[in-house]
Amino acid sequence: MAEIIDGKAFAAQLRAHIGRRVARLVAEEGFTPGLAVVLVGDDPASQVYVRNKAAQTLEAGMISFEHRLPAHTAQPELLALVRRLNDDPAVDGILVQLPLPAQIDADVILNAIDPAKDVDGFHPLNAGLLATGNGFGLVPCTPLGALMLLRDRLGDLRGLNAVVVGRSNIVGKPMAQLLLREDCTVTVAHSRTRALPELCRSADILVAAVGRPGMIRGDWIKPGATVIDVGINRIGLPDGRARLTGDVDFAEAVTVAAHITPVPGGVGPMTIACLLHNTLTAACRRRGVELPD
Ligand SMILES: NC(=O)C1=CN([C@@H]2O[C@H](COP(=O)(O)OP(=O)(O)OC[C@H]3O[C@@H](n4cnc5c(N)ncnc54)[C@H](OP(=O)(O)O)[C@@H]3O)[C@@H](O)[C@H]2O)C=CC1
Ligand SMILES: Nc1nc(=O)c2c([nH]1)NC[C@@H]1CN(c3ccc(C(=O)N[C@@H](CCC(=O)O)C(=O)O)cc3)C=[N+]21
Ligand SMILES: [Mg+2]
Repeated sequence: MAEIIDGKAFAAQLRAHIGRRVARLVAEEGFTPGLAVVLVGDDPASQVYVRNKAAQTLEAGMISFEHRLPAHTAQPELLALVRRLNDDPAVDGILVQLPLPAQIDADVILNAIDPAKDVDGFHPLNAGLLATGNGFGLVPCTPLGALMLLRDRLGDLRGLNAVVVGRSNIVGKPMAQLLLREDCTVTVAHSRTRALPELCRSADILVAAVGRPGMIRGDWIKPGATVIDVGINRIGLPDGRARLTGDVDFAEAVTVAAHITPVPGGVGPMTIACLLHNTLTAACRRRGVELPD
C-alpha cells in the first residue's frame, strides 16, 4: 500500500511559517502584505474557494481585499479594476479567479496584471522566466505546491522519469518546467497522446492534471511510483450532495504506487498555501526587503 501524502498538514505548516514571517515584517519593517482577489460572477465553487483564500490570508496576518463583480461585467470594467489594483501600493498580490465569463478574454486580463503582483504566475513574463530558468519570477501555485510535496517525499528528483498528463498554462506546462528544472526527464501528455497507459507506466513521477474523474487506473501506474493527483472534480451523489474526486482512481492506485496524494487533502490545500507564499515573496521584492527566514 502507498504512503498517502498529507497535503493538508503540509500546507498548514507552510501557512504557519508564512504567518511567522509576516509577523516579523509587520514588527520590523512596518508593512503588512496585501492580497487582492477578484471574482467575476457567482459560480458557487469559485465562491467557496475565494472565501477559503480570504480566510487563510487573514489567518497568516496579511490583508485581504475582495472584489466581487457581477457576471455581466464588461471587459473594460474589469481591466480598469486590474489597473487600479496595479497602482495601489497596499496591494502586493493580484489574483483574478478563473474561469471568467464568456464576454471577457482571460488573456487580455492576465496580461494586464503587473508581473510583480502576479501571484498566480500566469503573466507571460513569469511563464517566460520559468521556461528560461532565469529565476526571480512568480511560479504558478498549484505546480509549486505539487513540487514541494515531491521534494519533501523524494528529496533529489534528478534523472527520474516524470509524465505530466495535461498541458494547460495553469498546471501542466508550468509543472513540466519545474520538473525539468529539477533535472527530471519530462514527458507532457494530452488528449492527442497515443498509448497513454503505457506512457504513464514509464513514470517514476506521474502528475495527473486533466479534469476527468478516475481516468488514471491502477494498471497505468509503475509499481513504486509517486502519483500527484491535481484533479478537482465535483461528483454528484445519489442523495443530491457532491463529493470531490481526483483524476486518479485512488482505490486502485493506492495499491500500486509508493506515494500518492489524495483528493481532497492533497494538492488543493498546497495551492492556497503557495498563493500566500507568492504574496509574501512579491511583497518583499516590491518593497525591497529581504524575505525573512
Ligand atoms: N488542485 C488545485 O489546486 C487545482 C486543480 N485543478 C484541477 O486540475 C484539473 C486540470 O485543470 P486545468 O489544467 O486547468 O484543465 P484544462 O481543462 O485547462 O486542461 C486539461 C488538460 O488535460 C488534457 N486532457 C483532456 N482529456 C484528456 C484525455 N482523455 N487524455 C489525456 N489528456 C487529456 C487536455 O488536453 P488538450 O490540451 O489536448 O485539450 C488538457 O491539456 C482539473 O480537474 C482542475 O479542476 C486546476 C487548478 C488548480
Ligand atoms: N486565478 C486562479 N488561480 C487558481 O489557482 C485557481 C483559479 N483561478 N480557479 C480555480 C482553480 C482551482 N483551484 C483550487 C485551489 C484550491 C483547492 C482546494 O483547497 N481544495 C481542497 C478542498 C476544497 C473543497 O472542499 O472544496 C482540497 O483539495 O483538499 C481547490 C481548487 C485554484 N484555482
Ligand atoms: Mg494556481
